Amino acid sequence: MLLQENEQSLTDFKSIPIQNAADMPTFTNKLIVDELNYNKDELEKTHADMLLMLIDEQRYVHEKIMESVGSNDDGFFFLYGYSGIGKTFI
Ligand SMILES: Nc1ncnc2c1ncn2[C@@H]1O[C@H](COP(=O)(O)OP(=O)(O)OP(=O)(O)O)[C@@H](O)[C@H]1O
Repeated sequence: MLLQENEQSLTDFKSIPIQNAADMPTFTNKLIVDELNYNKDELEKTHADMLLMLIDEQRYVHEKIMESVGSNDDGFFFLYGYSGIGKTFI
């Protein structure tokens, strides 16, 4: 905004490297790549193991959430209850 008010742009400053838009698809952020590098096989096994452990109320909540995910209806869920009753576990 300061530059615009003075009718300038970053390209007026030759020492500042300008991002080439053509490079954008190949741009990778190591932190994001690492975070998205899930071990899907391990997660699938953990999910299956934990699913078997759910108590009835947790299973009900899980089913409602998965129904929403499966139907792409953009559901929004808020779990509330006493500390230690298994909200995070779900
Ligand atoms: N179905 C379950 N089978 C085995 N362990 C469970 C189950 N549900 C919860 N737990 C365990 O009980 C403990 C408390 O659960 P959790 O942390 O999910 O509670 P919380 O409701 O999220 O608590 P807080 O509100 O304090 O964060 C955890 O150690 C969790 O692994």
